[in-house]
Amino acid sequence: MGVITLVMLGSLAVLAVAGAVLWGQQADRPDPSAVLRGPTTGHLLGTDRLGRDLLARLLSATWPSLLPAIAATLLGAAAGITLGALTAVVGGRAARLLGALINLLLAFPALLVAMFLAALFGAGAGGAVFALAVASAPGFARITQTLAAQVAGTDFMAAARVLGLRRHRLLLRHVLPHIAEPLMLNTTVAVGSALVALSGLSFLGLGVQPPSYDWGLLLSQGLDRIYTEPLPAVAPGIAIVYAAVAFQLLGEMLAGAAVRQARPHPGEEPVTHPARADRPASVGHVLEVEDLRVVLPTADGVVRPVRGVTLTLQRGEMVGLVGESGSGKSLTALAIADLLPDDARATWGTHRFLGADAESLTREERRRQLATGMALIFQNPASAFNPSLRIGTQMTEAVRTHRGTPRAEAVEQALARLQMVALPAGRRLLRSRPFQLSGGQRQRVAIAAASMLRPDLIIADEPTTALDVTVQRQIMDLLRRVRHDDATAILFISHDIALVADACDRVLVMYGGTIVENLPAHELAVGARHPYTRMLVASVPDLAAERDRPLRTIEGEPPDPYGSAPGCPFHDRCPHRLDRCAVVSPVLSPLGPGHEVACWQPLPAAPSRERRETEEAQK
Ligand SMILES: Nc1ncnc2c1ncn2[C@@H]1O[C@H](COP(=O)(O)OP(=O)(O)OP(=O)(O)O)[C@@H](O)[C@H]1O
Repeated sequence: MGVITLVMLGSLAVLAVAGAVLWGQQADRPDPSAVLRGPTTGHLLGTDRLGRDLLARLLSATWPSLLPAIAATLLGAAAGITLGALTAVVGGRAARLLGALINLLLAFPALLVAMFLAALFGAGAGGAVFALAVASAPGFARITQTLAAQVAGTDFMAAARVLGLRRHRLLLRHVLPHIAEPLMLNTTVAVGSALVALSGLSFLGLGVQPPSYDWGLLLSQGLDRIYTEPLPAVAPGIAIVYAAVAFQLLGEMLAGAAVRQARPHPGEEPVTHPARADRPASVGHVLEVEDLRVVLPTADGVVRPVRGVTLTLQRGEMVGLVGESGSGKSLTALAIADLLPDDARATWGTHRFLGADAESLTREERRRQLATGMALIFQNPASAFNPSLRIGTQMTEAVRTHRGTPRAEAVEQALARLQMVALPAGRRLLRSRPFQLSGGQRQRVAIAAASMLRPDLIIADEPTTALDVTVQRQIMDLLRRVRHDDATAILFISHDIALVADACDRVLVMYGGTIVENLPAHELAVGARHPYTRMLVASVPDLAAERDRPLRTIEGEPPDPYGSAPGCPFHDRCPHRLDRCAVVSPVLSPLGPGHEVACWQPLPAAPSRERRETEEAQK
């Protein structure tokens, strides 16, 4: 498609530049001896009523046909985009007025408005261009308004407003760059439509006036004798369609290029796993993941944020997933829930959910399995709810869709679940919308909603991070309760090591896209054997820490997710590294009951506090 588009646009550009130079004189030369001729070898498209060669006129009319179309589109786009984008940066009442103005202008068909204005401005090329620009501006304004509305409510716009940025800076720096791509595509496609509209105006006698001419006027003149000589009318028609299609294809090509830019390069595909799917499913396991890898293409290269994660979750088990920011926790969770960004690619050695190999299921089976068997709770419950729907509708939607539960019964179930998460004023709450609740209430509703289908697995991605400690405790109690009542497995992602150690059965420690340690939660404080886990635990401050001492940190930087250095991902920060740590990556290997570590030289178990205290007392 790219080649065809470039050939079409290239031919138009050559004709636009060279057409008038090469054929202009011939096009304007009258020949009284050859008036209204049909196609002959000397005049391939025939002649007009002054004996001028129609092919020469058609070719030299390329520039006068394309230039006004491009000018009208750019003028209309500039006016419309400015009008639409302003709605995102002006105050509430002004934005409503602008919105109403756009709606009002849109109520009239663009072509009718263009005809009316062209008549008003006076027939001629200039009048037609302005008429079309004004008529097309509301369309651009509407698209821009819709796109800008998505940006207007974002946190970065709120932050920019708080910084006191002036409106034109908000518009130029924050709104327009964000929506530029779809607007550019839309403008490109609009050139084709403008060409057709301008040709229509010329055809109706409202556009270009003789002795000037464009394709629309040639079409109009050819139409007088279409029944005797079709070619003089058909040829300008074909030229108009050809140019309109070329611009349409250019728009499609740009859109395609934007999507392709985000795809991984062929040589960067993740590894395949030959031995996959042959292992039998383990009894009692809700989730089995082996060697999960995720790659994400970006403009700067391919990111490998998840590099071989292996984990299992048993029924009713609560497993914590901890690690520094950027270690790949969220992307692991999103891959498990089939929610990775479109351009991301995940490969699995084993991927079993509820005993079924994910690859063996059809898309519909997998969708159903995830919808009924898995639920997610996010850090920001505000973004997990649709702000325009009532809480009741959102809580009952899944059971009504997947279990066919009648509405009244679904409402009763929702009330019971709200009761369970300590929100007793249920009926009133079901009628409210998400923005009417506090953050803590929303998160409790999110847990109630997640547990409505009694899922087998809940993935909770930092569900307590945005909440104060009292609400945190309530949320943790609720998760424990859901897990206990419904035997739901919970993958609990958090930065709060103390909370994870307290609430979970097991902890998975993630570093540089891999699990480096898997240990019972009660061993986290003193039984961790991987140097990274040990340093992570040591960096957690507690009330007993001496306040005049600096807090412990882990020196160095996490590994570059773009890089592909061999060896253990932690080796360059590890105080206990060996030579081979920089060369060969250790795999997760059993160390004791329920304890695995990926380290060539695991640290000896640290003495427990009681033992330390006894030893110190003995000394
Ligand atoms: N859409 C994306 N495009 C490119 N890189 C991404 C994208 N999403 C995440 N990453 C990168 O992947 C890595 C892992 O991200 P992820 O969100 O999984 O980390 P995390 O451990 O959950 O961090 P945090 O604790 O801060 O939420 C990071 O280096 C991040 O920059």
